[in-house]
Amino acid sequence: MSSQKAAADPTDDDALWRKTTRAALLAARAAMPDQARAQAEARIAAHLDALLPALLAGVQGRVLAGYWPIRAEPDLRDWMHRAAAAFGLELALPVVAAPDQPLIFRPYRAGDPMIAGRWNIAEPAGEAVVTPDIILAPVVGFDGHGYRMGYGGGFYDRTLEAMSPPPQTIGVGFESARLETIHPQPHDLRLDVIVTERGLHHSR
Ligand SMILES: Nc1nc2c(c(=O)[nH]1)N(C=O)[C@@H](CNc1ccc(C(=O)N[C@@H](CCC(=O)O)C(=O)O)cc1)CN2
Ligand SMILES: Nc1ncnc2c1ncn2[C@@H]1O[C@H](COP(=O)(O)OP(=O)(O)OP(=O)(O)O)[C@@H](O)[C@H]1O
Repeated sequence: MSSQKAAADPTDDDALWRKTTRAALLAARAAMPDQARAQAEARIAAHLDALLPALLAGVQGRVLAGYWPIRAEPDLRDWMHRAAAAFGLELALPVVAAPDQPLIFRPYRAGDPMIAGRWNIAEPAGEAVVTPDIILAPVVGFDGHGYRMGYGGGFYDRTLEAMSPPPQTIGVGFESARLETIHPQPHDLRLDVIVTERGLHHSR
């Protein structure tokens, strides 16, 4: 039977586990009540404010890549603009240039004209490209070792692998995204720190 064969193959097992786990995490996140969400977002923003000064001391430039939230990701857009003003940062947003390729990042300021990109994610309409010094990566799932699970496109892994010097990486998510392990694959990279409403989780 093909189902027995699949169960005996650890690669298929892992892929199935990722698929079902991802779906469960996304459903839990979408079901989060508005008030709990708003409170958690405010806490995440406060933790990021506390984290940024130390991070900025360790990077050359001042470009922070955020993200335009989709599928009930924490909405940190207001925080991004406040942080840009407070810390003198340039903002950027990720853009899927092509499938199976690294993300590119476009400069972004409040009020910039946006267009709908791949998967209908809003992205800056301009053509300019920047290299971020710090990248906020939204997580679908994460574990205590700093591994991130995303939507399954492998975009952030591919992007980080291609960047030299490596940027500082901050995973962002709700505590409900925490897993014992994401069962990392060989290409999975660890983020420097993951921030949830409960605080900072440094990779170890
Ligand atoms: N807010 C936000 N923006 C982001 C990301 C992100 O995680 N969050 N990305 C981080 O990478 C990139 C977009 N990555 C994405 C990757 C897959 C899907 C997606 O919907 N995939 C389909 C399956 C597609 C397939 O298998 O070919 C799906 O899940 O139904 C969406 C976004 C760039 N922008
Ligand atoms: N650095 C890489 N080089 C080549 N392929 C990669 C790389 N990183 C990931 N991939 C491929 O991308 C696919 C999805 O990877 P994975 O499930 O880890 O995505 P993800 O981190 O959840 O997604 P995303 O970062 O887009 O949110 C895998 O099939 C993997 O082989």
